[in-house]
Order: sequence, then structure tokens, then C-alpha cells
Amino acid sequence: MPISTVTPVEAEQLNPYKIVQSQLEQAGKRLGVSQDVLNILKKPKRVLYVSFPVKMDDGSIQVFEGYRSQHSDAVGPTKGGIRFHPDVTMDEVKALSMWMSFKCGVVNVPYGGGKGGVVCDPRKYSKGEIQRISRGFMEAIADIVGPEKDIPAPDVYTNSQIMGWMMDTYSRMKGQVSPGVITGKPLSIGGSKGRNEATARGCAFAIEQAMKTLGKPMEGATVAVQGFGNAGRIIAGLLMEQGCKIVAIGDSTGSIYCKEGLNLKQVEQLKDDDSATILDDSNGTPLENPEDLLELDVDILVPAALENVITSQNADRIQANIVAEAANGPTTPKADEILFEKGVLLLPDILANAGGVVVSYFEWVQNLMNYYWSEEEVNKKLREIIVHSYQEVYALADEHQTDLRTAAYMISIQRITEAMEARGWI
Ligand SMILES: NC(=O)C1=CN([C@@H]2O[C@H](COP(=O)(O)OP(=O)(O)OC[C@H]3O[C@@H](n4cnc5c(N)ncnc54)[C@H](O)[C@@H]3O)[C@@H](O)[C@H]2O)C=CC1
Ligand SMILES: O=C(O)CCC(=O)C(=O)O
Repeated sequence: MPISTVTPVEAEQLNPYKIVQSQLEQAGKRLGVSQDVLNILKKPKRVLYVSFPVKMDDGSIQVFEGYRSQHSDAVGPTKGGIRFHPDVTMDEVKALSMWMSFKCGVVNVPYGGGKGGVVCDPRKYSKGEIQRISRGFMEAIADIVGPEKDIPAPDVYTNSQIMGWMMDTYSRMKGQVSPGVITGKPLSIGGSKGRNEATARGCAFAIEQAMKTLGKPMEGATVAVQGFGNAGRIIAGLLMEQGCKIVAIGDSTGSIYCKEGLNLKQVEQLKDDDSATILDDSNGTPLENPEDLLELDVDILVPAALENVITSQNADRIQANIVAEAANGPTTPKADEILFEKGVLLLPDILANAGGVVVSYFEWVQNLMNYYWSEEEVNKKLREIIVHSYQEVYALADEHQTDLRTAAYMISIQRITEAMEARGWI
């Protein structure tokens, strides 16, 4: 026998597209849906590749590449964010669009899944250049998006200002004001109150429920958060308001730790200061290996950055009682198995970070009605949906003695299958 040169890391599947397909297959089999249903859901309906030129500040022309994937429109128009990141690939965007379909299914909002990405590092560009990249990408995908077709939103390294520019580009191209083409917009052009905080708020609601399940109080619970952007930063603040102690925070520059609890305001100030990083925090000690944040002895671990951070290589060293996936795809299937066996309560991304798309749905509804709700109303409706969804998922997981991810997929696949049946596709 030849000696295998495949290391354990290589042997583990880290391609998000393959991962979501295996998650689907596993849950679908347990649910008992036909292979035909799984075959339909295993691939996106449409993926658009685009390249577009952008004039840079120095007068040069740079050509950017991007994708928009539309997974399933059985339930309704496709919906999901746009990511600007140097590591964006077509497979990643396809996977993210599939996770969006299953996410919308778990929380029962009438959308299918979509996702887009531009291969770029916006941290390297001026505001003007980012505006031109945003407008260029929207122009390139305008034919396949629209309020009744596919509705983008913010994701990694995009924000409400970028959504505003994209909405403006689309509206100019169509010759009519079209706020419903995109969500996560600034409030002044049809954004919803509460959308900026919604992903984090939904995650905090799910964590609260999980803590109740474990019979643990929020007061004094220790938390480590990886990722300090829209999702992670706001989750840290919301959990602190509930009495939790934020002991570790990480971002792309590294991780800091303070056993007694970090001073969140101070870390936020450093994050907002272009001449500093969170590693300059005077209370926190930088971790030599930033990923060690994931293995700290805390009650709640919140991965809120990117995919594949909890793998077969570190899952058995995770000490948290609850892992709340604010990020999409942070845990591999092998790690899922290990965590489940260890008794870790893992709140899967398609439930834990669904608050964003729930309030995006509210934003779209408000845009179509041209009538706007108070923040209290938005947050109350969001809470009802997340609490109800958690309870449904937990009850099904308990009934089937399975993990919450599998149960969440089962609920979602069931709903999408019913829509496909009603349309006569199967
Ligand atoms: N913004 C939204 O509404 C939603 C976001 N998500 C997911 O949440 C995750 C984070 O997204 P956002 O907070 O919106 O992005 P963001 O761009 O606002 O923040 C990303 C954060 O991750 C950090 N980061 C990047 N690379 C890192 C690394 N290697 N290690 C540690 N930290 C790193 C960045 O420094 C930044 O603090 C993504 O997986 C995204 O898909 C999910 C649902 C909705
Ligand atoms: O708000 C939305 O429509 C989608 C947000 C998103 O991209 C996600 O949930 O991963």
C-alpha cells in the first residue's frame, strides 16, 4: 500500500458548496424526501458571472469579477446579501445562496435564496472607488435582480451606504424609484428601522432561548466573539446589555482576551480609529494565535466572521456550552458531529443569523406598502419569529434526537418541497 500523503486537514471537505450539499443530503434523508427533491435543491437555479471595468482614483482602469447566485425561487423571489471580499469564489457564492434558501425556510419568510460577491478588498480602496465598484456590480447584475425577482442586501464588507448606491443605480437604469430592489438601505431612502442591528438582535434572541434550554442565566455568562463587524460587534453589545461578560473579541487583525471582561466601549473606539486596531486595547491581552479565541473556556462562543473556522482540527477543544453561528458556514460537518457528541448546543447559521433576512423582509414589505413601522414594532415581530423558530427547531431535534442544524434543515426542506409540489415541479 502506498503511504497516503493526504493530511487530515486536506481530507476534510472545506468547500462550502460541497458542505451545504452534504448538509442538505443528510437532513433530506432523515426527513424522507425523494432523491428528486434533493437533486433539485442541490444546485442553484442560476449563477451569473460578471466582469466590469472601474476607473480608479489614479486614472487607471481595474477590471473586477463578481457573481450572483439564485438558488431556488420555489417559495418566492430570491434574497440574500452581497459580499466584497478578496476570497470570494463562485462555489462560495453558490453555497451562500443555498444557505439563504434554507434560512428563509426555517423562519418561514416567503423568499428563496440568493447571494452575490465581488472579488475585491474594499479596505484598499477610497470611498469614491468603492462607490464605483458598487455601481458597476449593480449595473452588471441589474437584468436578473428586481423587487419581484431577486433582492440583495449587505454582507461581509458591504454596508447600508453601498446598498444606497446600488439602489440608486438600479432606479436610474429602470427610470423609476425602486426601493424594493435591495434591503439594508439607509433610512432616508426606504431602509427599515432595526435592520442594521437585526442580524445581531436575532442571534441574541436565539442565544437567550438556548440559555433558557440549558437553565443558565444570561447575567454573568462569559462570551467570546470572533468577528467585530455588523454581526459580531452588535451582538457583543446586546449580550453585554443582558449582563453577559465579553471576555474575548477577534477581528481580521487578531484577538484580545480579558478574563474579567473587556471594556466594549474602548474596543469599539479602537475599531473606529483608523490609526489603531483592537490589539491596542489596554485591558485585553492579544492572543498569540488569534484562533485560540474559539477554544476559550466560555459559556457562549459566537463565530461572526467567515466560514470553516470550527473544523475537525479544533472541534474537540471547543469548551463553550453554546456555539451561536452568527457567521454563515463557520462549522464543518465533521466538527458538527464532534460538537454534538460533546453535548455542545450549536445554534446553526440558518437559524442563528436569520434576524437579518427577517428584517430585510420587513423592509421590503414596508417598501412595497410605502408605509413604515416603528423600531419597537420591527423588534417585536423579529423576536416572535426567532423565538417561535427556535422552539420549532429544538422540538424537532429533540423528537429525532439530532442536532439543531439537521432539524432546521428538515423544517426548511419540508416547506420548500411543499412549494415545489404546489407549483407542480415534482
Ligand atoms: N450583515 C448581515 O446582515 C449578515 C451577516 N451574516 C454573516 O455574518 C458574518 C459577518 O458578516 P458582517 O458582520 O456583516 O460583516 P462585516 O464586514 O460587518 O464584519 C466582518 C468582521 O469579520 C472580521 N474578520 C474578517 N476576517 C477575519 C478573520 N480571518 N478572523 C477574524 N475576524 C475576521 C472583520 O475584521 C470584521 O470585523 C458573515 O459570515 C456574514 O455572511 C449573516 C447574516 C446577515
Ligand atoms: O438581509 C438579507 O436579505 C440577507 C442577509 C444575508 O446575506 C444573510 O443572511 O446571510
